[in-house]
Amino acid sequence: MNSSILSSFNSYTPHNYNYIHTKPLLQPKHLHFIKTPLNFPTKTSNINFIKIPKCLSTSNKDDDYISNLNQRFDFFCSFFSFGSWWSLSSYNINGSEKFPPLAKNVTVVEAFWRIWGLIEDDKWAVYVAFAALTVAALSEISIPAVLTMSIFSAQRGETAAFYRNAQFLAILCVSSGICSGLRSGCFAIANMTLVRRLRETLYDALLHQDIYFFDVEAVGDLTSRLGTDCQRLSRIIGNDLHLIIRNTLQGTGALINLLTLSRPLALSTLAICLILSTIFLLYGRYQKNAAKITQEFTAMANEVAEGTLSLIRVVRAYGTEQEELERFMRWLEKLTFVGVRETAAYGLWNLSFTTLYRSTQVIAVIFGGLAIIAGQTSAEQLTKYILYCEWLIYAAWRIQDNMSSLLQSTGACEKVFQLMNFLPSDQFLSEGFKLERLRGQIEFVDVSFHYPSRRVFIGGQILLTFKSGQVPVLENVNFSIKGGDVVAIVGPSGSGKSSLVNLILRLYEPTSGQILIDNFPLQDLNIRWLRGRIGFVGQEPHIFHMDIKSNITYGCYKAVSQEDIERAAKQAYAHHFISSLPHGYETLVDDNLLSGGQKQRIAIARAILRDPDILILDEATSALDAESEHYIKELIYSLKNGFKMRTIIIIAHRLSTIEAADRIMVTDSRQIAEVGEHQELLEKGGLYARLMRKQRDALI
Ligand SMILES: Nc1ncnc2c1ncn2[C@@H]1O[C@H](COP(=O)(O)OP(=O)(O)OP(=O)(O)O)[C@@H](O)[C@H]1O
Repeated sequence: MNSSILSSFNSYTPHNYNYIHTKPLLQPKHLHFIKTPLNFPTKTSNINFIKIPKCLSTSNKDDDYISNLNQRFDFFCSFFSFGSWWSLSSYNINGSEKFPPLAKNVTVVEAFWRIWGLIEDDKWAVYVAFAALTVAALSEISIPAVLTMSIFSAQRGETAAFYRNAQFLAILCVSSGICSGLRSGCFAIANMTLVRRLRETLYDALLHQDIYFFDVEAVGDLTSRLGTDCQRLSRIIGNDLHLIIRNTLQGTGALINLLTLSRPLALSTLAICLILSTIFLLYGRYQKNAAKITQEFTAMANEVAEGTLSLIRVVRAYGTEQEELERFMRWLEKLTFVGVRETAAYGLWNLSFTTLYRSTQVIAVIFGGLAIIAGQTSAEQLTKYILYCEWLIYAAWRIQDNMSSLLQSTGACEKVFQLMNFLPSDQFLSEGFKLERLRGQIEFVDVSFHYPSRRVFIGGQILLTFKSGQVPVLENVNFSIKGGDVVAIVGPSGSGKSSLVNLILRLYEPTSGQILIDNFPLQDLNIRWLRGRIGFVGQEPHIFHMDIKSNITYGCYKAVSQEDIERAAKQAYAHHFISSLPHGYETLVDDNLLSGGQKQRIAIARAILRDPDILILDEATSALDAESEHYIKELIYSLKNGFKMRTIIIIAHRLSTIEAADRIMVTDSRQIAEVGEHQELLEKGGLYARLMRKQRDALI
């Protein structure tokens, strides 16, 4: 690009002179990507910030110098005229990185009532705290007057008045001390209760969301809401509101005292307070916005860190530490972008406060001093005036400060409330009925399905929709499984085998069609009851961070003895390795401390222990060695022939596991392509026969 073209651009960036903003003159192919200062990819409504390709940059030094000056001037104007430098709206990301929408605005009053409802039985603590607060505030605001009276009565030699004032001063000090302690204690109790209830309510709401909610919401984001956001939210009553009330009482007391001392001086101080309040109001709004964005960025940074740390082995194996650090740094840069502006705004606020506050003292000393010289007032009154002046200004500042903190806390609560407002999944809302006995008959009637994992945003609210326009996973699937059958599902990877099982477990709902269990629609059955009768071992069995025994008994609601647990472990071929661990069944384990095969065996033991009517094994033996797999296969088929009638669904690739099944269903292209027995399907010479042939060839 030559200098004449370049000069048609309006230079902008204060930090990085490689970036300029422009009306869209360049073709997209000429642009690298969109960026703002601090490496912050963005696009505003009418201005595009673009990075000029280095090869196209001018080499003319004069142009550089002029451009440099222009940039400095623009930055100066933008900063001091509250222009675009202050804009936080440029946090919107115009790139591949996902950014959640900001939640709907919640007013302080709405937040207060919501929180008030959560305090429930512990409201007494708040009432006591407010009563103590009132007494403490009134005692404290009386202290300057009594203090001055004591000193000046001593100076005048009025002994009796001095003792009286000194006693009164002591009483005020004691009462304000006791009440302050009571106030802090009671608010701390209310705070603790509130944090607990908030976390409990939010966690409850999260746990009862549909599974597709977790397909789109990041775990790091949710844990951040449960942790820091709930903590922040609890400050609304326990910190912000109580300090606002306390300072309002003290400020009002100070103002009344000032008005009785000198009306003109009191009004001048009041005017300064109003100016301060206005400045603070603007600052508070800015701060609230910044807090909300900071919250989002922190959650996203947490999400990146959590994802990376949980996959640290992959990161290490691929040597992508630097890339991961940079990915995390990008969010930190965005946090800095907001933080720098927030700090600058705080600096400006501090500057205005100190200047205006000092000016009240200067005004008081000049006019009060002149009034003393003219004999219109006394030194005692001027001293009281200056003390109350200080109280008033500080009360005004603290009210604003607490207001800003209150706004920040309300900002933090918006996403928390939004999540709390999500209704539980329909599965938990409808009771459904329980059958006397589950025979394990499963029927799919014209079932179609696609994953509803796309998000739709309306009015800042996340709405999840079934009409996601995604590629269908299953289309008009029809089949039935008799109670007590062993059915194997095979098919190419991605052909929908696990999705079939997900639908039986009702982790997702079919888009159309119906699933019947023992001839009853699945959605009419009590889902907890049904799940209590299904044993499921998933493709990648994860285990909980607890001891092996608890992992095996997890979700088993009947009483089980140590022998039962060991029997299940023996059947799952897990007893041997468990016994070799330092604390046997009491050994604390987690996902990283066991091999894939060991985790699968624990998951199989867990499924067996609950003695299910329907047993679903989704690639449950894929990580086992040949010998273990052989035993587990024996077990599966022996479970079928036991006392109890049990339907077993096995998803497996290995021929040895599936050939003995009563029926084999072959999935392909969103359909059940073939159904039959092993020999029958081989003779048919279709997809199953091809899959088996390939597997045999691979083994040779
Ligand atoms: N939670 C999900 N959200 C969106 N799409 C999904 C989800 N889970 C699976 N899919 C998609 O659904 C399709 C079917 O996946 P499914 O896991 O059912 O196949 P599969 O036959 O079990 O594969 P494999 O043998 O590899 O386990 C795939 O295209 C997959 O990408």
